Amino acid sequence: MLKWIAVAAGVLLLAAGMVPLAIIWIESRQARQAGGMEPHVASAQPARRGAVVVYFSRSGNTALAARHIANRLDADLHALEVPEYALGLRGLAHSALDADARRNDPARLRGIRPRTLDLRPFDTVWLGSPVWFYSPAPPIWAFVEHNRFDGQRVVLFNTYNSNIGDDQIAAFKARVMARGAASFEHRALLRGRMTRQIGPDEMLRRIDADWLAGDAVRAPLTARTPAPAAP
Ligand SMILES: Cc1cc2nc3c(=O)[nH]c(=O)nc-3n(C[C@H](O)[C@H](O)[C@H](O)COP(=O)(O)O)c2cc1C
Repeated sequence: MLKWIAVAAGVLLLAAGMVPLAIIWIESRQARQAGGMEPHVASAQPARRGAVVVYFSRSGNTALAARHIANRLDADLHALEVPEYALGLRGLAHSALDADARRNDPARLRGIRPRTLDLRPFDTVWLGSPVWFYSPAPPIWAFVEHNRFDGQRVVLFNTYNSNIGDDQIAAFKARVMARGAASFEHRALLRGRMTRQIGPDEMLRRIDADWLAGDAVRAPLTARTPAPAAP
């Protein structure tokens, strides 16, 4: 009997150990797939600076959404980098440990790069992030703490698998408004649980239909110069 309990415990432990490995494998595959799609194309008219898109993304899905929005709105685009949250087991552990602890304590948010941006030329600031433990991920909270949005329209956009906390979005809105914003909107893209998620093409179709319907969307990306590769 003891032998079978030990075998069952061993099987359970093995299965538990496989979960993070499976997540890493899926995340890496998604990052490769989304990363190869739709590069950001810089505006041919730099004077037209109505919108800027600032985002954090770990496994590439929010990044793809951000590039698509920037291309459709002819907007500037900035990625927030946080090396501690890079793809892989260590980054996944940091993400999971930080997700809950840090958002309520700005002093404990990890460093983001860039920390500040000159957002003054823009009417609208789009802020993108995955959802971690029901809340926008810590880097986008950190960006709000270090920047101001005086008189601007701020649009938070999230990609997520299954659940977002309304209380977290309300708290995020309160921080954005406290940093000077004139208005706040929220867009969210439900991708579905890990084993049956929508693909990138469907993501982009839904963004066009559901997120950008009220904005002045630019024509398809022709005759524009590719942005220089990030350093
Ligand atoms: C640490 C961690 C926590 C997560 N928590 C949630 C969650 O609470 N609700 C949810 O729907 N998705 C959750 N997700 C899934 C991500 O929000 C989703 O896969 C997102 O689209 C990833 O965006 P990215 O590829 O831009 O990083 C979590 C992912 C990670 C890594």
